[in-house]
Amino acid sequence: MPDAVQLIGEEKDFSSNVIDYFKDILNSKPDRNDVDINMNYHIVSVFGSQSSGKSTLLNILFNTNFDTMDANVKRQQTTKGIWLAHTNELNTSSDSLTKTNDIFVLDVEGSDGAERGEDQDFERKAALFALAVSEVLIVNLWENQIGLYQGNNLALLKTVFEVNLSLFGKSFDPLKNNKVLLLFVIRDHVGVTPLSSLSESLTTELENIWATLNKPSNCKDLSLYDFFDLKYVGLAHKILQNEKFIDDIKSLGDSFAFNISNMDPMKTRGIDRTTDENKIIEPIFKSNYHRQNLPMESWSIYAENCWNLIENNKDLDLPTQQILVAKFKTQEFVNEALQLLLDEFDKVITDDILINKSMLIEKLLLLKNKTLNYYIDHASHYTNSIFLEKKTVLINEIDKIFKPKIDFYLNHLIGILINQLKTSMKNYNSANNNNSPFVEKLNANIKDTNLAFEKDVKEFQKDQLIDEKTFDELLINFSKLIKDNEKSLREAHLNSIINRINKTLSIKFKDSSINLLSHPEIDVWDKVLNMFNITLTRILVNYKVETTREFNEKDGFEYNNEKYSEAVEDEYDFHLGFNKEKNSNIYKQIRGNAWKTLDNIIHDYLKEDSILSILKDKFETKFRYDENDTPKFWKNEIEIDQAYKVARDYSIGLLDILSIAKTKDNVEIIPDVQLPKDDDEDAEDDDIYQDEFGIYHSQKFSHILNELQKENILKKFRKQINLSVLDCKRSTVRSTTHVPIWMYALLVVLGWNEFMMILRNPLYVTLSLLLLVAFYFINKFDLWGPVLNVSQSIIGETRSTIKEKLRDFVLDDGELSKMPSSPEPHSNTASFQSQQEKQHYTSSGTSRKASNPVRLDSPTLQSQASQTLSAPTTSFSPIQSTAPAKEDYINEKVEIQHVPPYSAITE
Ligand SMILES: Nc1nc2c(ncn2[C@@H]2O[C@H](COP(=O)(O)OP(=O)(O)OP(=O)(O)O)[C@@H](O)[C@H]2O)c(=O)[nH]1
Repeated sequence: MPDAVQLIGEEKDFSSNVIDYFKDILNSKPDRNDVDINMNYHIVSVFGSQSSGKSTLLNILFNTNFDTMDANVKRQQTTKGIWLAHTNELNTSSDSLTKTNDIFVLDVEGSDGAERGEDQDFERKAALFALAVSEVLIVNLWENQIGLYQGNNLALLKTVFEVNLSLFGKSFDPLKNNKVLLLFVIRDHVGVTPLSSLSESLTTELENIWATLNKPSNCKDLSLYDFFDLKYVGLAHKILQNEKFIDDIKSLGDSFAFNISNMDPMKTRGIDRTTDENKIIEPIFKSNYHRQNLPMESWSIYAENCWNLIENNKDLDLPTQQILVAKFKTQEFVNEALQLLLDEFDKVITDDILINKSMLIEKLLLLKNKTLNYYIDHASHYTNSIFLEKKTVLINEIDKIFKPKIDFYLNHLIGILINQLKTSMKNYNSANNNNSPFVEKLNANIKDTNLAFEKDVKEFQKDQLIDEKTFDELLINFSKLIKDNEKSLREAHLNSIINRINKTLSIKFKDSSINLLSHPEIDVWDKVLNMFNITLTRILVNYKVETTREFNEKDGFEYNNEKYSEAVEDEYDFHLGFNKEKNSNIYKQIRGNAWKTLDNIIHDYLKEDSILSILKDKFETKFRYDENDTPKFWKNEIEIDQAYKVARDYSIGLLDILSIAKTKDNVEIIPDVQLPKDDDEDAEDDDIYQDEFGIYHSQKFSHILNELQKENILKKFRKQINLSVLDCKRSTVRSTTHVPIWMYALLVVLGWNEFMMILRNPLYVTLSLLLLVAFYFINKFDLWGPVLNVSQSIIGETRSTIKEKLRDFVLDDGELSKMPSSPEPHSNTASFQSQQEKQHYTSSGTSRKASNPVRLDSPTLQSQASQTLSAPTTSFSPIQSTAPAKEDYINEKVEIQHVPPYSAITE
């Protein structure tokens, strides 16, 4: 039997213990979340005079544990404020306590307690509170008070009626028909006056009271029975008829238990209540008494809110209060459900499933359903609109938690799809697939990409992991992203087209224009211009739009005095899905690039040096060759001078042609589109600029050379052609200078004997013939080079061998001279000869005779020899040519060939 708890304290404060009291009750139930248990509870309040046996009745009837007064000790008030006790056992006619749904009983402080005196405030507030929360109001009366119109009974009932009207009168809805049962329990009913008589008296009293009430206008015509059901029960005297007293309470218990207990108490006792006339049981609890649609767990919050409003004399609007409680509790369940989700989320949604769509959807769905189910289980008992409202809040919160993970997957998917799109279009570029235009291929790929994305996102949306709005937003954003990529893919393809065209143009322009400019003629620039237009047209032929335009006088244009129906500017389509204007701009860009390329090629090629070399080349050709490209043969200097003048004037004329690009009609060539600026060029740059040599140039296309440059070239050119002419004249002089004939005659006369001697000697003849034949073949096959090489290497080899031998000899001999004197006779001889040599060298100086044999072991000679050896090979030395071998010196048989000095030879 649980103890009662004070709900409203003596000081009219709501007790904080109530929440815990309810928690304990709920926790004691294993199936606390069961809807039947949580919602099917009843509230019963009891009113009556002080010490009228209220607590005694409640304790017996509901098996509760309210404090009761011990009359043997002192007659005083025991219940102060409002107490609450819970029960799910009733004392019925059954042999044992009958289990019922949960019943909460409110024992209200006695209405006429001496302690509060004339203070009616609490009584009124307590009545208001009891009406706000209870289904049944037990009014405890002594039998002897009925019909006496005394005590606080009438006042109490009047108060009850008044507060009832203030609570439910304004918003009375007959369809809802919510009522309160006023259960009058007549105590100490000894039976002298029958209960029916007492009931009538009381009913009359109540109706009279109702009639005297000040009712709101909308309740004027309403009767007491629109708000209340009345029931009267008599209980025997507790002291005098205790057994009957208990039986009467048990009978009352039957009424309470009926309809709400699991068993029909009548049947339990084997009594068929329909056949037992004396025991017709009227059920106490009816569905239309149930006022609040709140689960048991939130009743304490509701009761507290109501009491606070009552206590502060504020309007008590019960539906609003119930909605407030519903809002509070449902939010609490939303939070609990979300916490439950967060606790599991990271464990279930692991990184490895983030890129696995089906797994991700499955796990997210699992978590979502679990979270929602938790909420539904707990919050569905509250006001439906609030329940649904908070359910939406919960779903939004779940979506927020899921969003980063879904976004991760979708970003991953977007990355893959964009890459696929790019790769596919890259392959188009590399495959150079001209069968379907780029734009068609791009559009088809974009359509596929959009569909693939939509398909995946739809799977999330289908399972309500993404709402409709997000679904639409995702598709719109993806479409924007694709548009950006489409733009960049088009730009990239356009750039590749432009680059390809530029490259081709550059190669073709380079070959053609250098070829033309290196052989300049009077119409060279017309040819360059023509080459430019033809090359560009050919390269762009695939992009040209075939258009037939009607000729009219206005649009037609004239060329070579003929009218053409074609428009001046061709129309191009670069197959990128661009409009006419954009295509035209691209064409202009390409044309500008082409002009720029041509401009660069021309200006790079036509530098001072290259122009000088062109002029020189042209001069040489004109000067040295005739019209048939045959070399000219000069007879005299006058011819040379004439040819020189012609060639020079011709070449100088070419300089004028090359220095400015203009047609033969003397019209300067100006690009028909704006030339793109180089990166390092300032957009504001003037056309005139100064180079590192301080020379001013014009950036205009046609301006190749300025006057200063031309002057420089001319100066150098003249210098070079003068040299060329001088060479020519010299060669003429050489070819004309020949040996006089008399010299040949003299040669025959003087050399007659020698010729004869050779002719007469067969050896000389054979030798001469051999030499002649050798000379013939060497000359015929031009073998002078190899012959010269062979001769040189032979001489070189011989020379180095001799040098080496001589060095070895000198060194060995030097060492010998350091040795002590030998007793052998030739050493004395050597010493003597050395002396002689010395004298001889000293006396003879440079005019030595070859007949005097000498040794080279003297220090002087050695030093001379070594000096000679170390001297450069080109220097003249008497020893060098006749250097004897080492052995010859040792055997003293070597003779030095004394060569006379150079002066002597020349003499
Ligand atoms: N004569 C008579 N006495 C009763 C009856 N019921 C209870 N009593 C006695 O009346 C006295 C007061 O009983 P309580 O149950 O404490 O009365 P109460 O109305 O709860 O008192 P308060 O809570 O102080 O207002 C006790 O001594 C009871 O034994 C009854 O039916 N008849």
